[in-house]
Amino acid sequence: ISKLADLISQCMNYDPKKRPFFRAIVRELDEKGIYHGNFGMVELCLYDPKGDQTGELVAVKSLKTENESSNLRREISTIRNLYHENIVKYKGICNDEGGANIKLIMEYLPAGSLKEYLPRNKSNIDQKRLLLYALQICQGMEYLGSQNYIHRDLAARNILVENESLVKIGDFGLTKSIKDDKEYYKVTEEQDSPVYWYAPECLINRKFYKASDVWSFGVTLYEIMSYCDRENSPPQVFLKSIGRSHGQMTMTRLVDALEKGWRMPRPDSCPEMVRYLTSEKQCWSHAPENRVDFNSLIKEFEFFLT
Ligand SMILES: C=Cc1cc(F)c(CN2CC[C@](CC#N)(n3cc(C(N)=O)c(NC(=O)OC)n3)[C@H](F)C2)cc1O
Repeated sequence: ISKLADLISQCMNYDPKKRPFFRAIVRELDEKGIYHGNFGMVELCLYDPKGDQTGELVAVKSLKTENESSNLRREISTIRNLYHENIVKYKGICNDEGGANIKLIMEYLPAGSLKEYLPRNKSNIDQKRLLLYALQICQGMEYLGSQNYIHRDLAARNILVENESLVKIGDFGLTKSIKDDKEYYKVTEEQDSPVYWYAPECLINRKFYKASDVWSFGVTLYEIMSYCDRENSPPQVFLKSIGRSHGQMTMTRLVDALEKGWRMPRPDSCPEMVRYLTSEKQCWSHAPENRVDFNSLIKEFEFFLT
């Protein structure tokens, strides 16, 4: 009630001449920035330049600390040049008076990410629909790769739902450009990395290839086929299968398991085609050069869906 009262009083005292961009923080959208070191946030805001409440709701990414502004500026320069049906739309930037603390404004998709949407709507989403989402993610990723970007954080939590027939890649917080004909990105910053979605070369050599995104897509496909069941999330499945750490670093144990050929067990109801795609022969091949690419994955899903 107090938040609503505050919001109403903000709206009543709002002067569009002074602040064309009205940040009525309806709520924070993020998972407390789990994978991005808690230095940033994504808020649901009202963009209302006329000041008559006819504005639109937008998602605004901002930083809590100044020293990460180069990451956000890189993300802005990436997303503003991406135009694809399966990639969240860039709407603009804004900043506080004085130009500090730049913010990224994106379209708002109220259905949220697959991580929230799938468990809530499991009863009316069949496997064919899940494979349509998988196809669309591959189409977005194939486009991203064609623009010489590596995503580095492909996971169900970063796939937004526009409607029951359309999903979009929604966040580019770790995306890096590999222009100048480089074939991989060398991880330098020590950020909280989503290790359970990382390929062996990322964990061992801190090298990220386009094929590393294919590995992460395999983990995302596993999440989708399990309807993002929290009890069987990649971290949970790993800890159940490999056991909780006895002092040894989780990452070391994960690498050892992957090197010995362990892969996440597919959900029981998983169709044979998905079982094959998420195998050592395809998305989860140990060697990046042996992995299937997004173009081939698109053809596989299109064939299955016709
Ligand atoms: C600055 C660092 C940083 C901070 C963060 F919180 C995150 C994590 N964040 C990513 C954006 C997010 C998930 C996605 N994709 N999302 C976008 C929308 C939208 N455009 O509508 C939306 N909608 C929604 O939840 O509707 C109910 N969620 C969700 F906020 C998590 C990543 C970061 O790099």
